[in-house]
Amino acid sequence: MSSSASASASRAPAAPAVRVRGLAKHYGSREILSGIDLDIARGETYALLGPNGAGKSTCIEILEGVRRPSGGEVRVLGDEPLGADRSWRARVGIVAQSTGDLGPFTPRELIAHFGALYPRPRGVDEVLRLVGLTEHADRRASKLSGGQQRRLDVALGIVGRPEMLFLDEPTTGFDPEARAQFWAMLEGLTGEGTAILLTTHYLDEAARLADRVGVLTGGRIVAEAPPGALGGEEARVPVVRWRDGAGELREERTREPGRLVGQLCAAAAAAGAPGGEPAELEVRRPSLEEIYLELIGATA
Ligand SMILES: Nc1ncnc2c1ncn2[C@@H]1O[C@H](COP(=O)(O)OP(=O)(O)OP(=O)(O)O)[C@@H](O)[C@H]1O
Repeated sequence: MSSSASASASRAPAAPAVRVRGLAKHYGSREILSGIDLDIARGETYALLGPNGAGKSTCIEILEGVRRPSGGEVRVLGDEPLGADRSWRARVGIVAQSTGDLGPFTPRELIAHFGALYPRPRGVDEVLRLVGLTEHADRRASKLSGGQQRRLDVALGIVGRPEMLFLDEPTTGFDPEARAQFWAMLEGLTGEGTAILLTTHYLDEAARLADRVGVLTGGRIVAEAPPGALGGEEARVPVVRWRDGAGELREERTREPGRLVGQLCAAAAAAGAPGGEPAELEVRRPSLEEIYLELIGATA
């Protein structure tokens, strides 16, 4: 066995999809990424969240090998992306934030053309079906709606059966039905072992798709956890809200909302409140969006 063959054989089973240590990036004197660590396992879906301009696309582009880091160590599928060879590129799928003009070609032609660049492409009809473009397969790409063009971008990202798929704001412009179809399609891909790194501003999308989410702000990943655990236990303490007898809106965070509601109802009943409960009574757990906004706000 040649030394390079033995290196790739020893690397193949063990290499995680992504391993990043101390990733830094500055544009001129502006530091965008200040030393990021990131691990994504095979078959895992990781959603990178963060406000506009936080550096999510910069980070993804470095992992795709199309942008040079200023410092740190980056490995994707065991290799350094910058300058990686063709065989590495064939294992990676990219759906960038914006795609150029796809010219006068149809989705069917484009999927067939791009598929031919890969050793094990999916069938054209399968890809059209997966992204919901079967009905529009033979229309010029330039005549498709914005959401349909985005589906075509996704089609070109998955046609090569990537082991690692990068999706930069993939569902921008999708209608709700298309988003639901897209989510189901991605769940199918992860079932096949594809690792996915996705950026999104839709918190419901992150909650639905991601095994873990990371919040990038101020050049760092300030929180990282499964969507249901982001921000830690403290962030999920329920809030009880009600209007008191004097008409004032009150709220209290408590780990025992049932007990507080019981006390409030007993007091309201004793005071003769209609229905025996305080007006506008509600118990809520903070949503992922609220927790995210709190994390962003705290960092800012
Ligand atoms: N080629 C470049 N040269 C200089 N500055 C850049 C370049 N590309 C991006 N930036 C700046 O780096 C910062 C991070 O940009 P980036 O696109 O990575 O953010 P983002 O988190 O993906 O934002 P969004 O959510 O708006 O897509 C921004 O302030 C942006 O203006």
